This record gives sequence, structure tokens and C-alpha cells, in this order.
Amino acid sequence: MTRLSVNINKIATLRNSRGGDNPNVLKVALDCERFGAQGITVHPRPDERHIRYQDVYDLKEVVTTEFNIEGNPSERKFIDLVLATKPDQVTLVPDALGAITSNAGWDTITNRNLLTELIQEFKKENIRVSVFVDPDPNMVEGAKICGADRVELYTEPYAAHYFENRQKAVIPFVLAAEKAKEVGMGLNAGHDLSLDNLRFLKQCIPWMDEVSIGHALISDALYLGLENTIQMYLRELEL
Ligand SMILES: CC(=O)[C@@H](O)[C@H](O)COP(=O)(O)O
Ligand SMILES: NCC(=O)COP(=O)(O)O
Repeated sequence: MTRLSVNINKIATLRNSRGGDNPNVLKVALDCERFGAQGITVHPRPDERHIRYQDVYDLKEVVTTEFNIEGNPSERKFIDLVLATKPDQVTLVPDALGAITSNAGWDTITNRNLLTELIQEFKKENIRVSVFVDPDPNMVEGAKICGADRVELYTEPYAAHYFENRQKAVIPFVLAAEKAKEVGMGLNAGHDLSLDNLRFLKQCIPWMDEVSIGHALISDALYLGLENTIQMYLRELEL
């Protein structure tokens, strides 16, 4: 089974645009769960332009499905947030400062020492650690050597080339996913997944543990409604 974790960053972005509390991120998270989502993902960034650190503390109190915090551990503040809130999973993402969104995975070979230390620190607190990587079997193997439990494959290149040639676009992801299976790691995927491209990815890599989806899902919800949208994404994950 592949779980659907809804990334609610976009809800916080909308809330922040007016400075008030509408929409309320806690209510949306609870509604996502009520409508069938099997997890909630947040990705706080140092400038708190969408999810704020306080949101993460507040969400931890109410989320009853899998809680996944994504982010760059380059600042102690992020590490402390994760250790204090103890989510089910932390996903380490090497966000470049000033980037609009995540745009690359870790080099798990060059960053081996850093990742190994961080992963140990989180795992001591029983927090599952996933490492965001490009679809490269060497990076998957590197994440395993660092002690990660899972990798999250950065799916933007798959999404970008889906309509051009989906068979070709998915090949590196299948190879990376096979490596994860071979070395005994769990497998997540995310970034720009949508109602267009999700089913084919699931068909090609049925052993994915989780997909985290935000931008497209929240955009679809404007037209289709949140409950209906979540149900539609869940259906794409049924083979
Ligand atoms: C790691 C990843 O691909 C997502 O967490 C993505 O960064 C979503 O964050 P934004 O919604 O802020 O773009
Ligand atoms: N880890 C990926 C994620 O949480 C959502 O990415 P996107 O669907 O907003 O591109």
C-alpha cells in the first residue's frame, strides 16, 4: 500500500497572505485526515513564509495519522524543532537558500559524515529518517550507508517529462526504486505529483511506501473540493 501524505504548506501560504488565521491549518489538516489522507506533511523553511515553526508544534498535538516534517537540517533550529515535536518521520531536504521550492536531492556521498550524524540524532529519538534524493542508485546506496530508513525520490523531472514520454521519464525512478528495495530501504516519492502522473508512477513502482503531495492537490481542491480531491488521489494509488 502506498500512503498519501498531504503537504499543507500551500494552506499556510494562503493564510499568511492576509496575516490572519483563514484558512486554519489545523482544521485543514484534520479535514484531510477525515477525508482519507494517511499522513500530513509540512515543510517549514527558515523564513517561515508558509508553515511556521509554531504551526508544527500545534499540528503535532492534533495530527493522528503519520506526521512528516521536511526541511533542511542546516540550521540547529530545524533540528531542535524535529527533536522537540518527535514526528513519525523527518525528511531531510537540501533546500538552497532563496529557492522558490525544493529543486534537488542530497549528494549522499559528499555529505556522508553530516547525514550520518544527523540521522543518528533523530533515530535515537525513534524518528524515522527519510533522505530526499535525485533518482540515482548511487545516492540511494549512499543514503543507506548513512543509516537512513527511507529515501524520498525527487519526482520533479518525472513530472516535467511525463507528457513528452512517460516511459522514458520513469526509467531512472524505477532504477533508483529497485536499488532502494535491493538495499532494504523504504521508499517515498514527491514533488509535482498530480492526478495526471501519479497512477503511472504507482504502476511502475508499486512498492512505494508513501507519496507526499501538496501543490497540485491543493490546486485541484479549488475546483473539485478537498474531500473529493483526496478521494481521487487515493483512487490513483489503487492498482
Ligand atoms: C521536498 C519537496 O519536494 C516538497 O516538500 C516541496 O519542497 C514542497 O514545498 P513547497 O510547497 O514549499 O514548495
Ligand atoms: N515531498 C514533496 C511534497 O511534500 C509536496 O511537493 P509538491 O506536491 O508541493 O510539489
